[in-house]
Amino acid sequence: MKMDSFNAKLKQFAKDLFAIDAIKFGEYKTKVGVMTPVYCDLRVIVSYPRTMETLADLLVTYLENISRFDLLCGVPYTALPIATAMSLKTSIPMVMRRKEAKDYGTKKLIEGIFKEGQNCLIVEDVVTSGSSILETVKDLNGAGIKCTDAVVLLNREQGGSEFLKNNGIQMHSLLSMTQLMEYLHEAGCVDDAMVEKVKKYLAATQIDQTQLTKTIKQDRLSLSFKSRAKLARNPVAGELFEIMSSKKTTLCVAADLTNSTDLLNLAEEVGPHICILKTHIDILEDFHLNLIKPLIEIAQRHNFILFEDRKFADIGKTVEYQYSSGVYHISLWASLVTAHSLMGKGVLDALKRSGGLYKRGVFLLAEVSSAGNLINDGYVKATLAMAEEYPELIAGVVCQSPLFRAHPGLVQLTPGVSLDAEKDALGQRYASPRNVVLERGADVAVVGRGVTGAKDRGAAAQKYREVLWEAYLGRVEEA
Ligand SMILES: O=c1ccn([C@@H]2O[C@H](COP(=O)(O)O)[C@@H](O)[C@H]2O)c(=O)[nH]1
Repeated sequence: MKMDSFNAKLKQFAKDLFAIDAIKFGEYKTKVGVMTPVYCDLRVIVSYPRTMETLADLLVTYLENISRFDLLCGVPYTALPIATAMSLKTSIPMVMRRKEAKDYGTKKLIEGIFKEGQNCLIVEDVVTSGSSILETVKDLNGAGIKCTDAVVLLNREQGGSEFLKNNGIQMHSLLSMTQLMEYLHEAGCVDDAMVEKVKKYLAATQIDQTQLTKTIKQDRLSLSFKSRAKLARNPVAGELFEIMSSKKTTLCVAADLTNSTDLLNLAEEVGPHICILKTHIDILEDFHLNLIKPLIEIAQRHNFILFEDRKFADIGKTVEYQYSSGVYHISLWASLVTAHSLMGKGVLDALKRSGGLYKRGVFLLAEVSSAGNLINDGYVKATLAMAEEYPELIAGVVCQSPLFRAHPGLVQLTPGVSLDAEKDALGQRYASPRNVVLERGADVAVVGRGVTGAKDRGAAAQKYREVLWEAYLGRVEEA
């Protein structure tokens, strides 16, 4: 397409956007609560297939002189259909980034077929700060896909392009806000006063690059465990980060054994390679409190934390008894325990007020690894909200996807990890160590039978520790 006809098509497209109400003028509240005189809502474009087609044509033509890409990826959700339209026009395959990994069976953050090292062009509708593009880039990078460029329909000229450049992404925009205003003014859609108002607004609302960089840097997935140790509000989480960093391990072995001697032997064998030994103390057939002293001694000698996976789920008063009394006296020896959010905050209040170890923490279960579980998005959200209400008590969250990236002081613990198996006969489902760290956001990975079922349990733990640590090194900016 010649330059003149391209520009004419672009001008007509600007008018079309105005006509379909994708560009509105008035007083609108932005995502961050600031008022704006111009609002762009490209979501409506799916209802206008001709306009969508023109957009795809324009973007593809615009990109002709820019390097070739192996893949396209639209920033969810508005840019997904735009990327699809471009993919149909160019035959460049698409990948899709899930905002949250939902269905466990195919629980990936990046859907579609790709190879590590392929180069992906990011597609976005409107850019203000550029942070949504960076979130998508982060997940694509986590899956081994390279990203260097992003194409966007509209650059709002509020600093997003510079911010992306500073983070290694070259942004190509079809329209800038100034250009859009010029075209709409020329077409009689807006008057001089509005052009002036938008100009002033843009000048006054440039994003704070330092602040934004700080926010992005708070993403726990790119921070080292060493630096996160200082951000933990729960003391056991802080200690855990220190252990992970100094021992170079993110492995938690699930010691699901039924015999006390076997449990102590396992602790000794895997001790040098783990940060946590997780127990289900009630499955021991020969439990006696005498077991606890040697167990604590091994934990101290090898520098790992004892974690009883009790999954408390009762009224507060009963939980209080279950935690501190009974046969097991969990609160006296387990620095960490798990709890369900199902029964409400009473469980956490009980764990908080019960006597026991001075330093202790709780992991709330937000998602689980088993097939057919009944947890839904609302439950997950409410669980995270509950975790936020108890910052000193909550050490982390048990989940299967990176639910809380903006809370670097919390630990994500992810069970269902195996180098070999995909599932067991009773509904357990597994993902690889690399996948749980790079795609699902695990800080600590729980491995049970992958270690306990091995002939040489120490060697198996060492193997898991190494692959997990290598994956962690691939995701942090400074280890
Ligand atoms: O969602 C969850 C929560 C906890 N677990 C526990 O982790 C281990 C997994 O053992 P494997 O032998 O590796 O399957 C086990 O103790 C579970 O109670 C989980 O699997 N899923």
